[in-house]
Amino acid sequence: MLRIAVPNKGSLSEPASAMLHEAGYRQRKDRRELVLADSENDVEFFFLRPRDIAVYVGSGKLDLGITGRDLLLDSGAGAEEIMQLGFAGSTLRYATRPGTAKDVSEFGGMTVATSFPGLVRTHLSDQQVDASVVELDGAVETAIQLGVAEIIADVVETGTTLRNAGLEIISAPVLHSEAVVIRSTGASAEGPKIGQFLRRMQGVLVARQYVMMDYDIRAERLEAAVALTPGLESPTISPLHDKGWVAVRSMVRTDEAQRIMDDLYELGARAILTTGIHACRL
Ligand SMILES: Nc1ncnc2c1ncn2[C@@H]1O[C@H](COP(=O)(O)OP(=O)(O)OP(=O)(O)O)[C@@H](O)[C@H]1O
Ligand SMILES: O=P(O)(O)OC[C@H]1O[C@H](OP(=O)(O)OP(=O)(O)O)[C@H](O)[C@@H]1O
Ligand SMILES: [Mg+2]
Repeated sequence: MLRIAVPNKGSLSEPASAMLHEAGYRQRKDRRELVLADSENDVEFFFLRPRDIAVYVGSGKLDLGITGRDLLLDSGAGAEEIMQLGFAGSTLRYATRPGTAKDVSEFGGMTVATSFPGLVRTHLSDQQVDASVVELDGAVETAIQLGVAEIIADVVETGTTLRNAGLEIISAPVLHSEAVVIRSTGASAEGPKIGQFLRRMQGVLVARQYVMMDYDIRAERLEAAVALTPGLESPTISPLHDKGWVAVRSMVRTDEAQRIMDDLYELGARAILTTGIHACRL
């Protein structure tokens, strides 16, 4: 049975479970459930603290885990990222009160508060900056107001929390993070069960990112139309009863669908339809 760690709290928890559910796996209905067996799919889910997931997977006790890239790298555990999941996108950034420092190179002798001490220590030492690091569990922004640190390194998504705390971002991001699937670096070659799990998750990503597009086009305009909708491999072309026309079916990115429909219409395509994809295997 495949053993998979899933975040039990925080920003990663709900979207991770939603994605697993979309991929056809059972998910817990009660947040107090710690372990859930999905015998039909031969998988067992362990609901764990996001920060601990890399440790469990790195130790080889669990086959796979879903966590944040930042948590994985901060842990220093022997686990590696094998798939990006496209949610919980954020950056780890330094911030401070205006006037304190303009760049990491000016942090010498200062204290940096963060929930990611591993990543921040490595980053500061890579930049050859001699600053102290104080580890906090959360609400790191307040550390400056309370005088615990001059600088913070924290997760930034929209930047609202920093703005509300009167802090400004300095320097380039320490890291770009998102939710990822991880496995132990010491694990043996990927077995068929892991392969099947990853294909299911990939199927959800594709279903979220693409729609199916159908349209009719005059045969002489087909090549120009196909250039707009090349599909993932190659579009399906079907003859219509009217010999001058063909029907085209192709996958297009959801965020480009409206622009492509406009361009196809301009080209003379008609009966242009898009339909959602619920699941797929590429
Ligand atoms: N506002 C946010 N937007 C996007 N991703 C976020 C945000 N806050 C945290 N994350 C990501 O979520 C993961 C952290 O999960 P964790 O559950 O430890 O923190 P959290 O979501 O802040 O939860 P909490 O602070 O309530 O415990 C990291 O990968 C981090 O990059
Ligand atoms: O850039 P923003 O969109 O404002 O999001 C970033 C904030 O979200 C997270 O905080 P969370 O609410 O999880 O609280 P925490 O600091 O206690 O983790 C993170 O730690 C930042 O503070
Ligand atoms: Mg948080």
